[in-house]
Amino acid sequence: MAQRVAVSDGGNKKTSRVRVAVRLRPYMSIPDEKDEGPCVRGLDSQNLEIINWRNATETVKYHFDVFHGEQTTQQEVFLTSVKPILPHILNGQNASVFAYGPTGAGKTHTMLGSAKEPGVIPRAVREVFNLVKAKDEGEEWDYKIGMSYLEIYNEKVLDLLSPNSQDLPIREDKDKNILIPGLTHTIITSFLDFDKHFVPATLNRTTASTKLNQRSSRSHAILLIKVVRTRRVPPQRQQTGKLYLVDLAGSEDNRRTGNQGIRLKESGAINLSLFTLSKVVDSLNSGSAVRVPYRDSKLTRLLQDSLGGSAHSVMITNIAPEYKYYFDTFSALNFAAKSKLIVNKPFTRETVAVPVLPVKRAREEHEATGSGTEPQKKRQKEEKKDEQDGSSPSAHYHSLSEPSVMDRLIALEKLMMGCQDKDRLSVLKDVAQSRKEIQELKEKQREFESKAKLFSQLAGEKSMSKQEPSFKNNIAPLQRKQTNASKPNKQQAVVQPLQVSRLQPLQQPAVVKKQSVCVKKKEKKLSNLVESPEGKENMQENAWESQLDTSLLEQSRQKILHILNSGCLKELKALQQIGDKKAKLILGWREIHGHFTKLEDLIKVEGMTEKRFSSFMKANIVSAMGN
Ligand SMILES: Nc1ncnc2c1ncn2[C@@H]1O[C@H](COP(=O)(O)OP(=O)(O)OP(=O)(O)O)[C@@H](O)[C@H]1O
Repeated sequence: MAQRVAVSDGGNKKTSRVRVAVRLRPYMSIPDEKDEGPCVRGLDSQNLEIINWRNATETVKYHFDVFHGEQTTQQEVFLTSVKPILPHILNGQNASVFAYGPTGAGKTHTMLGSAKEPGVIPRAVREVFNLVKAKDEGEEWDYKIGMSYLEIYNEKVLDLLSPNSQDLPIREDKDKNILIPGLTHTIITSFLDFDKHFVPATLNRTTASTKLNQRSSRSHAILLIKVVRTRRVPPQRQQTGKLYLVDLAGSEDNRRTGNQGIRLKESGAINLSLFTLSKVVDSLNSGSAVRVPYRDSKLTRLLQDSLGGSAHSVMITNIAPEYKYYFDTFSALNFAAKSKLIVNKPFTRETVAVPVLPVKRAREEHEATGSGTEPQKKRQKEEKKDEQDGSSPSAHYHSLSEPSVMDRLIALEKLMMGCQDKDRLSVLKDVAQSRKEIQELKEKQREFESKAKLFSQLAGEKSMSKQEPSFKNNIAPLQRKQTNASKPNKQQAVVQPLQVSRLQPLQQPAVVKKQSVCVKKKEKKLSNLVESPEGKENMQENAWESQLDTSLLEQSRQKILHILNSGCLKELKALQQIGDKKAKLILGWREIHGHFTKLEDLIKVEGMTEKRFSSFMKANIVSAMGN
């Protein structure tokens, strides 16, 4: 029904870039925490700098469309970053404002604000009413304003205007308009009318306390304001403009939030959708030939019109100045810097004469009651229950020099190398290269050391009883053997790596050959069993693995784990059954969650089912043993 018309913007086919603003919230010192001062500060209305994690005497500088410093008022944010795009929605175009950033950095403050300091949402809605009012009567258009309000919680689309709603589907019509059948759409006639619906609906939003924010938004909230204008005289042309106001859930590092139980699950969903958002940004930046993965998360599917689509978009990246947010701030700034490159192509949506706009749409068809439905009350109940086994109260603090943080920064830096910002690229290239080399040397050293351990374990085992039971998990044999080889004198520790590196090529092929036969013999049985229910599958996997030499198996597992944790894209792709896409997903997972602590963590990577994991393990263990 709706058609794109290229002419209704006065023939203006100009593209519109996503404007990126960064807002720094005021420093908040917490009584029991070390007060180290800010790690980031503004330079002027467009530039800011953050301490360089590689060298604390240096800073890294960023340039954005707008920088809002700590003293910036809610009104200034609105006037500079939001107000200019609002007139477009009266002309049948889309506009969107979304707040992005780490948890606790001020997204909700920016979007919602408080009664004393109202944020973008109340100000924008008021302005839309003002704009409609100010329109010339003689213009012969009638305007109607409507609202919908939803949240994406754990990848479910829930109607905040109808709190008992269930997961709603997202559809796209033939003209690529995103639709949510069943979502409440309410006509509003004034700002007061809006407030009447909006305030109670906001209380339906899922929030909870985390270590970083007393009242943390656990969902992405999207307010849609729709302006439909209809020509009074026939033919009754109708144009629809949509304004999306989005308060994203915070990007989180669970090592700092202390999330567990349901908080951790929520966090997984939040990080997944934000990760997809960053993939969408990457794809848009890399050119039109690439498939933009909008469909990989509900958030990006809904924001399809707002990013690289037809909207005038503003992204307000909220950041916090405290040191404990350093990694999140650094990530958020890099994400924002990438988003700056996106170019939207605004167009007007126009339909032919639909005289009556329904006040409230019909609820979703009955068949949509399928999997994953979850009414609000049940959700809250579930939350309460899980919160009981939730987070410990102690505050986590990670210094910048801590290895895990360093590893993640290095990983992030590597990812940044893939983005198209040439300035950053050239600055980082040399540093990244030398860091990579050092890292590789360290890894090699670690590899030698673990080989040495294994060798001494092997030697120790020969003298042990053959009655030793086969191991039950990948940690057990090492622990067991560690006690055996736990008191080598220092001389041995130095000599062993050399011995292992010489002896292995001679020993391994013979053992591997024997084991390949074992694997082959078992293969048919195994492939049947991979299909079997979970428990059985695990049992059978152990059965398969227990046919192999435990130390060699462990060695192979460590090798694979090592590649998963420190392999570059090429090295990951060299693994069996890992293609380009999966390798990138693994890199992405590492960037968000840090290291894989065990191989089984691989199942948490998008698209890696237990079955795939099992077959991945078989292929790679056999391959690693053959090397
Ligand atoms: N510009 C600001 N001025 C004053 N206080 C602020 C500002 N920005 C944020 N705050 C305060 O900081 C705290 C955290 O902010 P807020 O809840 O908006 O963070 P958030 O990014 O939405 O977090 P989450 O993702 O966890 O929901 C709140 O108490 C808020 O009032």
